[in-house]
Amino acid sequence: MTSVNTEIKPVAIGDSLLGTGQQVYVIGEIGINHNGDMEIAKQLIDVSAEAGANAVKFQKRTPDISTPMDMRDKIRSTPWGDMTYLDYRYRVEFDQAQYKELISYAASKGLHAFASPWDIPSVHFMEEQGAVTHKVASASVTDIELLKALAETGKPIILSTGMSTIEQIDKAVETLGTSNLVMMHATSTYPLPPEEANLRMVETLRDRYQVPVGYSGHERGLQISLAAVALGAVTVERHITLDRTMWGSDQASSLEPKGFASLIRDIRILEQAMGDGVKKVFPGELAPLSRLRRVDA
Ligand SMILES: C=C(OP(=O)(O)O)C(=O)O
Repeated sequence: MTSVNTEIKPVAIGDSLLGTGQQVYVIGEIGINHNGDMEIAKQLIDVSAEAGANAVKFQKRTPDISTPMDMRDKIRSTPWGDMTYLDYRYRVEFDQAQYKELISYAASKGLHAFASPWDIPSVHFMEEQGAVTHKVASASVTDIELLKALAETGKPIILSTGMSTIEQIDKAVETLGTSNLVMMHATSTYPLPPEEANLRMVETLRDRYQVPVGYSGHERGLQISLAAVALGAVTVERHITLDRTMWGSDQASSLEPKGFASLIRDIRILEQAMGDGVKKVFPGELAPLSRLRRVDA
């Protein structure tokens, strides 16, 4: 018999609890869709607040460390002219003062703001910002030194699991521990075709690691994220953009403001619809019951 899993301890992120029966913690993944522009970043925070999200997220890198060697000198055409991939990575980073401004702007709108630090200095950078949590990007699952630095912060950690084998995930979880861990099922194909979504992994991860599990989506549209919530995802993260045709690698598989607002509207309905899995006769059924049932037991 299946029933709602209430044994798994919820994880607190700031003033939010992530767990079964709690509000789904919706994260607007700004990532690098701001293209290094503070005004765009603030507009994406506005979009998230207006849509009813719980948090916005950025990606924080020290490009000299986190950019793969064979990518650094490749020339890339950008809105700011042709430049090396490494220079481009620097062009889309914000500094401490800018993060401070963005995090307090998000807080003024009732949103948490945090990042996936892609290297150890970025962990310290986000710690100096007082981030409520840190996320492990799928690409970093096997970076055990980074995971150790994240565990040492004592903050709740959100571990994404795209492009990873179950053995790699086991090792990451061993390093992070399970006491303050939220995991996210993800498949890192951009955009994600439905046949690669493998949504039953939400249950698999929850059963295997006994921690709250969410979903980080890269699909087009809303259905797959909504189905993840129906399967018990306690958090949903989606890339957001002002306009899918903007320049940047993640823009095309992001949700625009209207789509993100629709997603959250539907998630809030699903939260109510999920119930507790305990059979009961609802007040609304009483009139149909007396009208339609012929034999009383
Ligand atoms: C790439 C990221 O997320 P995910 O692996 O969940 O797609 C990230 O958070 O930086």
